[in-house]
Amino acid sequence: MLGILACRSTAGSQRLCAAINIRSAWAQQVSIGPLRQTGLTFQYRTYSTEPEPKKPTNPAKTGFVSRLLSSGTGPATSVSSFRKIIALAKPERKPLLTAVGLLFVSSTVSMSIPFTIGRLIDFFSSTNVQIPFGLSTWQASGSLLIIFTAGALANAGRAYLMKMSGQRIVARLREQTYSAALHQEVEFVERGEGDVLSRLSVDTSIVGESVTQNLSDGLRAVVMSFVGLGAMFYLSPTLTTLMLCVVPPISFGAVFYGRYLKKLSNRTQEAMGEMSKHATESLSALRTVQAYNAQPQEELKFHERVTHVLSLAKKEAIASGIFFGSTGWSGNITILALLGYGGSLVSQGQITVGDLTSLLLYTVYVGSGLQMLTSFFSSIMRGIGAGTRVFELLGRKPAIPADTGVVLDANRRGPVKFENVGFEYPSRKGVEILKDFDLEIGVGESVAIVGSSGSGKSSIQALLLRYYDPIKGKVTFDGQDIRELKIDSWRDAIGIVPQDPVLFTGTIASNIAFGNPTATREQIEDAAREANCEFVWGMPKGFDTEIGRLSLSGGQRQRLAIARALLKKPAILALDEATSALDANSEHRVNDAVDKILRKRQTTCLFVAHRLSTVVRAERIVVLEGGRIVESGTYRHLANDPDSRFRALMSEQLNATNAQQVIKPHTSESVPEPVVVKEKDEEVEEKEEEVSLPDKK
Ligand SMILES: Nc1ncnc2c1ncn2[C@@H]1O[C@H](COP(=O)(O)OP(=O)(O)OP(=O)(O)O)[C@@H](O)[C@H]1O
Repeated sequence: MLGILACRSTAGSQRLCAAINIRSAWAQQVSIGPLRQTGLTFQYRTYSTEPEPKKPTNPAKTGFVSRLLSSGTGPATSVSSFRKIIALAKPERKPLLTAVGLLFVSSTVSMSIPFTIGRLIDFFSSTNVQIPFGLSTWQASGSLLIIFTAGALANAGRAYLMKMSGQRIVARLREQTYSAALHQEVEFVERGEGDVLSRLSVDTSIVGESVTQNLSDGLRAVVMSFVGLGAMFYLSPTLTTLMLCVVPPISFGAVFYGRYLKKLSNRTQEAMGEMSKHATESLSALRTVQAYNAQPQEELKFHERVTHVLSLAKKEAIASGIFFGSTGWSGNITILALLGYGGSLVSQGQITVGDLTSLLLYTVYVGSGLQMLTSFFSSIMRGIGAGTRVFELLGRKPAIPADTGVVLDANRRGPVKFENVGFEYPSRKGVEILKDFDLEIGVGESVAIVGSSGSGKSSIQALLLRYYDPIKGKVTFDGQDIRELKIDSWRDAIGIVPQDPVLFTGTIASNIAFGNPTATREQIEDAAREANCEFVWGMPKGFDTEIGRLSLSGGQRQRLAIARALLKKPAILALDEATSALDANSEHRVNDAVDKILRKRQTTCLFVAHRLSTVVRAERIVVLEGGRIVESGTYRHLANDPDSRFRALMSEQLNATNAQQVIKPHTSESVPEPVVVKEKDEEVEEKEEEVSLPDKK
């Protein structure tokens, strides 16, 4: 038995109107394994089916919408999320309303198809039936062609407007989410608490789809179900009542069983994800696997995961078999029952063959409409689940607020002071990294912090940059608590050279000008010259060389990072030295760049130092142990004290990096002089000549 089924693929993009076997029509009413069908195999998370913790609520006080929404997330969040999703559509009011108008036109045309087919069958099978309005056959055919073309055009317009509105909403939402993520405190993003990337890509798409595509499908489903039912009652109330007793229960049964199948399919997908994760991990570490002859072990682990996938797939196969068998069977039986009873009504002359055909077609429309309605609600729930996550990020107040505080004057200079600072990482509450930490660094002074790995050196810099705030005490600049300063103006005052400088996609020039988009080429070159980046001039494309094609050494990366920091003309330079050793030449070039900074500028320098050659350059050295300063003094002072912790620490490090080089007590002649702040002097110019850095034009 042939019927026309209006069904929608789970990809949510295509409407298929096809003459298909009624048995498969029943089977198609539920979507099976939609993740696989849509190609979204990476998206394992489900939204509506896994309720998030619910907030206690008084059910008596919540309305229908709240109760409906509360099945997925906490009612209050869901309702506000629902409102926000609707609010998102406001700027798209015009195209969306036009699309809804077009939807009614196209739905009216498609809902008239079963009726038209019935009339056509009656017209061709009987001589008594007249064409309405006294039209000739050609005129009627022409009118139908015009009506169907208008319906198709309306449908095309609706699809375009809905799609574009959805995409514009997603684009706006993505930009807002990205901006919100960039302004969060680093902990939130870096530790993956925010799961920012999935909110940015997947969740925003789901939200956009739920305001446009789902809304359109929901409206179409309402039209299909109600208009279909109305038409059926008009054609034959008795047959429609019989149909209503049979079709909706079977339809809903099929939908719910389909959901069970979908869950099974999701579990299979998850297991497959685990399997691929394992394979990716061991294949990407193939050298280690082979070095330890761990292939049999890895094969066994992979076998366990494959077996798990197989057992789930078997369950899914059995469930699918039952599903297709039973839906096909019940569909055929229902059609048979309707045909049997309908046939008897035809033979009694109560309805025509055309009416019966129209009725059967409307039955399929109504069944399909009901299925679309149930999936409409679950899509809305999915949209709300995703929306809650997106709006949570959009509405999240960063722990370090971006828009409060006084703007720091770019020319202000003053000492940096850590006063009785206590600090622990938010993710490791109770573990104090810094305890009663006191340190003052004068204007233009250079201080090197040394200490064993994990003693808290980098944490001091993290506090200086306000990636975190201390839990006790304060950090001040020129006597003012840095928490009172507007964060961007404070960070503008600091040039940071991290342990492992990050270079972004783009040219060398754009990397030096990172955060300084208005810097001129001359300023960029000056900064590079000052940071001893002579290697840039040696490249065929110079500052326009794309970073992606380069393989830069650690020293070169550090010098580029120094240039980037210098371009800001910072009041404070915070340099976190790489722990890994640089070759002698690179080390010399980095240190020479540092020397130039120390000599030329009134820049306060805070080094996290690992290399002796850097340590000696600082005017003062502080030794950190267990989050406290245990020693402080000049290099000469500390190195000459045979019992100093500094000596022990440096000996350990030297022994580790160079077994030959053992630190000896220095005589006053052999200790290198720390670099003290001077006015611009000749020595620097000499050095610049030595390395033949390109002259400033
Ligand atoms: N983001 C973080 N969250 C939680 N703990 C952290 C974080 N960063 C560092 N820690 C911990 O804080 C302690 C101090 O780390 P920090 O990086 O400041 O030490 P460090 O002296 O700079 O070490 P290294 O010389 O190895 O770079 C360590 O125990 C480290 O594991």
